[in-house]
Amino acid sequence: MCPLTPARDRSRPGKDRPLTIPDTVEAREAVDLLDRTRAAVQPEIRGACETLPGPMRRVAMYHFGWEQADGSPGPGAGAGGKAIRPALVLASCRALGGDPDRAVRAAAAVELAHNFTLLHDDVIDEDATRRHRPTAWTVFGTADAVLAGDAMLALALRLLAEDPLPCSARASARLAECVIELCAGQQIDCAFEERLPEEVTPQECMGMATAKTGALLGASCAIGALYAGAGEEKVRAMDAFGREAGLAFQFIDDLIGIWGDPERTGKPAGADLAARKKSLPVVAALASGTRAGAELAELYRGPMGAAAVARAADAVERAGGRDWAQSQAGERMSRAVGELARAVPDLGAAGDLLSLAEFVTRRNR
Ligand SMILES: CC(C)=CCC/C(C)=C/CC/C(C)=C/COP(=O)(O)OP(=O)(O)O
Repeated sequence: MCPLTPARDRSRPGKDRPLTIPDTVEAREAVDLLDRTRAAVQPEIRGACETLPGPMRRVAMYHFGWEQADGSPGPGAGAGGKAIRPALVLASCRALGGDPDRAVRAAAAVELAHNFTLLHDDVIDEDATRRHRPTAWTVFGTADAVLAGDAMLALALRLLAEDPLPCSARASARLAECVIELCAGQQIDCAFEERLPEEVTPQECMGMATAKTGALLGASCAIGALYAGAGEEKVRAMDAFGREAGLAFQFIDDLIGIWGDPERTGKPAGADLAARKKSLPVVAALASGTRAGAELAELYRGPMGAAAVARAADAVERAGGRDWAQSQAGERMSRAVGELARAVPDLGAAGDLLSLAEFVTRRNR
């Protein structure tokens, strides 16, 4: 079945419906689309991971939720992430008149590349929890987690290299360029750590987020367009759509990093503040010139226990960081839709992409 064929029974709850369902028709449709995307790409991803030797295979199988640390069965499909990037590949392909079934391998490659970044990011940030479970590096050690991440990137490129479709070579080059850009974005993020919180400007932070997060969402859409046989102009417009949507995604991610419900996010409450992250709402609050912004700067200089985290969240809100991030997410998504209209003038053909855009701005995990 085409991975983007709508499910017949949209109301049925159950274990194959692991994402929170937001309260708009578009966002509900996106949840269905993400469920179907996971069903389509996971066999490719799992098959690729199972070819890895020894410890790298164990890390990959654990990270995607198919196994526990001891090799026994893991929590399963829903524990492997939302699958937003492969859904963008397939939906972009379809919006531009292509057959999404032919892009499943490319969609799996993009998701493998995304998970390479997550494995490494958790090591760099020393994060202990991801997707409701202990991070791979805390279970298997940093060396095995980093090496499994490296291998995942190689699996992504191998999947594309093995794809007989002529567009796969351009898709592979596009993915490789994107990985270089997101590594550069990550490097800028790491360099922010060495600076005083109030020295980082919202503009710099948005540039970093565009590279770190927007690049891969842009590449996902561009690769979907390549698999539809689109010309360069449309591929570029789809890339721009994904980048703007990616920045909106990061704004929401940063809001969730402060105010997200741990039950839904799978991470501790206020995790980003406890780690003194210079996220978008925080940087905006610090740059606000308000008294609350100054309070936040002071809090960030001291120990961040639970009470300090709660006060910091309150200070970000009073300084306007929360409202700013929320309105920027909306603004970026409007720009994204403008770019989409350049590639797909009849937006009626881009329903899945619009549903995903709606999901991204309304998600709570
Ligand atoms: C090279 C390197 C280490 C780069 C780091 C890049 C990086 C991790 C950027 C953050 C992107 C992000 C918001 C991920 C969560 O995605 P998601 O919410 O879609 O995750 P899911 O797959 O769990 O749903």
